[in-house]
Amino acid sequence: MAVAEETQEKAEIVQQADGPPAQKPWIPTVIAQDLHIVYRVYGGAKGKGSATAALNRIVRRKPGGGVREVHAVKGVSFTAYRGQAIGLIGSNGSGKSTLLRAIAGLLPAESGHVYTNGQPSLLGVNAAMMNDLTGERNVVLGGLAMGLSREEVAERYQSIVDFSGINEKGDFITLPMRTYSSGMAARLRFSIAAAKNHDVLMIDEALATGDKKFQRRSEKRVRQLREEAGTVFLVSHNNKSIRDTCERTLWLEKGELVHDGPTEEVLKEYEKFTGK
Ligand SMILES: Nc1ncnc2c1ncn2[C@@H]1O[C@H](COP(=O)(O)OP(=O)(O)OP(=O)(O)O)[C@@H](O)[C@H]1O
Repeated sequence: MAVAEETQEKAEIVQQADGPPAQKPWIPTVIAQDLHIVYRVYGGAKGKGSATAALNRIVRRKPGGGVREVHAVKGVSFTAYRGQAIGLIGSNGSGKSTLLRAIAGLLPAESGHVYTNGQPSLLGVNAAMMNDLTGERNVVLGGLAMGLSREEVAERYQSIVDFSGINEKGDFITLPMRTYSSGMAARLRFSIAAAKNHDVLMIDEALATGDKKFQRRSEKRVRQLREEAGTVFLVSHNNKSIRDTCERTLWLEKGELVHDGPTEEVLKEYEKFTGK
């Protein structure tokens, strides 16, 4: 649901106590309002989720094995503003990726709302790339898929390859993606996504997979993307990445937003919680 004008109008109204200071013309880019996301796993009840059990039910024309619900995001509300980099932290399974997928419009809300200004782009470790195609072809296809023209892709091609560092140890860009290590593939995905300015860019763990040098380069690019007036969300289990990149952090636990505030403040609480 893109309601650009509406969110822009709300800019003045949404200056709550935990929101941004009043001096800048703060423009909200993402508003989540009491958002609930529920997954439904069909045939998941009483261990009847296997393919054999499903085939058995079809052959015997018996009703399905029931539906199990996973309430992954519970009543999350926040407003993100243009120019902010926001970290998303929390234990495994706390709902971080689910929240990003919902913001990207890939999952429907059970109840509540998500309003976005512009089209959010989700860059996840599982983002689709064609494994049998070369890195080179993936750069072109990825660029076109993001809405760049052929000329723009051609113009940016070399800087994308250079940024990814894929060719630092030989001519890997002309090899199929399936021959890349997971770190190399993640670097290429990030480099393609970072070649364009996004209204809202959401990065799911991509930075953690690169080596130290690439991490520094990508953190710098995230800062630039923010300055170019976008909003960046970063999911990471690497607290240092969050500290170096984000000034605001949301902490999710069991689907609930337990803390939303300045990164240092939230991380202090989180590190107490995790014992680190
Ligand atoms: N496709 C799905 N179908 C059913 N349940 C799912 C699905 N994807 C995630 N879940 C469940 O939703 C909850 C939140 O998962 P999610 O992947 O959003 O967590 P996360 O915080 O990103 O975890 P991690 O840090 O391990 O990546 C978990 O309980 C998970 O089992």
